[in-house]
Amino acid sequence: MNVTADMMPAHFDLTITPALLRGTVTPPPSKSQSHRVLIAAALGTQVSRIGNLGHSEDIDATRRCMAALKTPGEELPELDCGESGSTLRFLIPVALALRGGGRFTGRGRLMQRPQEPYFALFREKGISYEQKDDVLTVAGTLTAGDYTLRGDVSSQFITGLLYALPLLNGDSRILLTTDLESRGYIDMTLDALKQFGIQVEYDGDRTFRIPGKQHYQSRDITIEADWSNAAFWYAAVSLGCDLDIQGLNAYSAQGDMRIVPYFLKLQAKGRVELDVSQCPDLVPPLAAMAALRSGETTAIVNAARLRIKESDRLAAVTEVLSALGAQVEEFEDHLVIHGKERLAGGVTVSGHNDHRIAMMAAIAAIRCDAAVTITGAECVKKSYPNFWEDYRSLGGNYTCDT
Ligand SMILES: O=C(O)C1=C[C@@H](OP(=O)(O)O)[C@@H](O)[C@H](O)C1
Ligand SMILES: C=C(OP(=O)(O)O)C(=O)O
Repeated sequence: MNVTADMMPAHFDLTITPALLRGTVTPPPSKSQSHRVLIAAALGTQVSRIGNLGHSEDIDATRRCMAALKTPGEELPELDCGESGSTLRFLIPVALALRGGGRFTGRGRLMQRPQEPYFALFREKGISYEQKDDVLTVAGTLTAGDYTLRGDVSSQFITGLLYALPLLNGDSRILLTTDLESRGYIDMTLDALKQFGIQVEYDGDRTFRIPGKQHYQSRDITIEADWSNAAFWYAAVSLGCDLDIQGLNAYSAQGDMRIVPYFLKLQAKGRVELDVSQCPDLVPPLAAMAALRSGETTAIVNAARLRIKESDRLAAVTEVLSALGAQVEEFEDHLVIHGKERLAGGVTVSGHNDHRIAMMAAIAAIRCDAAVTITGAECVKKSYPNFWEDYRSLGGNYTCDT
């Protein structure tokens, strides 16, 4: 059975018979850009038109939450964020600014992912918060002023504040107490805000100045193809597939464009060290490439934040690739991978309810000797609902069990 996005069963396992891929593929619309453009467009008072907006679960979550935030009501709005960390963290300050807070719900691992940088600010500013089971209730008044927080837990907290603070009555500052990680995502935020007429002054280091009383303007924007998901197809190319990856903007604000120089680095001989502090989502495809870099060692460093994504991604990458026969050493904040010519395969691995882990397993399976079963393969719909369709259209071979 081919798995198309519109008929994807709630749960299914896939068994891949290893084969090289060949053909033309266009990655889905950028998830990060879609969140940002949707929120900015919804905060405007006029109509914006958004072209090439995809239908991944995470984008649908942001869409649904913005609609709920804009529906007038006396009570705190109910905001179902699905499994999307971006939706939850971007919208907590936005909900405070627009509606005096909200009741946030989520699934999977979402409500266990850290919110402490916000909570520390809320304690300081007298905003109430309570998390019971999988419901987080936040209520209070977001006031203009200084917001001091760490820059190395998640850049998503900073993006959330950057969206909300321009709406307040006075000027604000965001002051980071550590260096900023995932910087590329903040550049994307500043880029999106600018396109919707919002001014922010960033010193490029630890200080943002945000004038208050600003208004989001309307814009017509087309969403670019997603570099983070394109990275899986780059990984397939490095494993010997003949792919033409189309639709990507070579001048994009997406930080995961870094896949191109990292791909080139991995083609060279010798030990390679890849710093992923600015591009954490590239780790699964980079790890698949590293596992099949025959006879060479790759260190993937500054990756501590991978432990607080949809899964503990350092553990999940290690578990899945090792099960396939790769040689991976896991450390607290880095991986060391000794590449092989081929992997054995012939096993069942879990997708860990993490889209990037399931896609990594599918790419690594290309160079396995025996079939690979991936359980819970539907999790790709978080960011790339057409992934299995694209995989098959490129000559990928699989059967599907529901
Ligand atoms: O702002 C964004 O769109 C994102 C930021 C990154 O998170 P962190 O800043 O938490 O690393 C990234 O992992 C996530 O997939 C998307
Ligand atoms: C971590 C991710 O997304 P989010 O934080 O938005 O859940 C991701 O897409 O890999």
